[in-house]
Amino acid sequence: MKRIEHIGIAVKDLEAANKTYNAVMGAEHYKTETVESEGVSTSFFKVGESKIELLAATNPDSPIAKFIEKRGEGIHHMAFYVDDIQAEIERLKDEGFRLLNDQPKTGADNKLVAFMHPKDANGVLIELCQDK
Ligand SMILES: CC[C@H](C(=O)O)C(=O)SCCNC(=O)CCNC(=O)[C@H](O)C(C)(C)COP(=O)(O)OP(=O)(O)OC[C@H]1O[C@@H](n2cnc3c(N)ncnc32)[C@H](O)[C@@H]1OP(=O)(O)O
Ligand SMILES: [Co+2]
Repeated sequence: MKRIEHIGIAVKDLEAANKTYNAVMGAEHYKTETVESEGVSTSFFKVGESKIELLAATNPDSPIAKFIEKRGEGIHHMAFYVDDIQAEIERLKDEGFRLLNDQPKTGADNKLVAFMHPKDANGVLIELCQDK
């Protein structure tokens, strides 16, 4: 794991949360992007070499909708930048962790992503990210 790529925050209303985080960060988000395959609309704020990723559900079956229904708004995942996502997937599987996808899939912000089950990491959903 090279660095924290982003912290994902689940929100009910992306526009309202953008206003909140514009004020919190003292800077505007630099992009919004919908990733329909993940059922999310996202917006990104730069903070040093990392980012804040706000995520809202685009449909009731979205993982974000389920998360908010069960746990309310809040920190949803920690994303780490890796140089070789496939090698990291294999390394983590060899360590006995459950990967939620065996191959990288398309993420936001021009990334390939993969996720590890939160129950295997003390209740934290871990995301791996690599530039496309
Ligand atoms: C566009 C990509 C973007 C990017 O950065 O590029 C993203 O970050 S997309 C983010 C949204 N996509 C995902 O989260 C994909 C991976 N997530 C999943 O596959 C599911 O959400 C999963 C498996 C984590 C949970 O799904 P499940 O259907 O099992 O839901 P449950 O509510 O039954 O959860 C089981 C168990 O896990 C706890 N849980 C669920 N989500 C989280 C979480 N984010 N952090 C910590 N814990 C989580 C949930 O509370 C249940 O535990 P329990 O003790 O039974 O309550
Ligand atoms: Co993410």
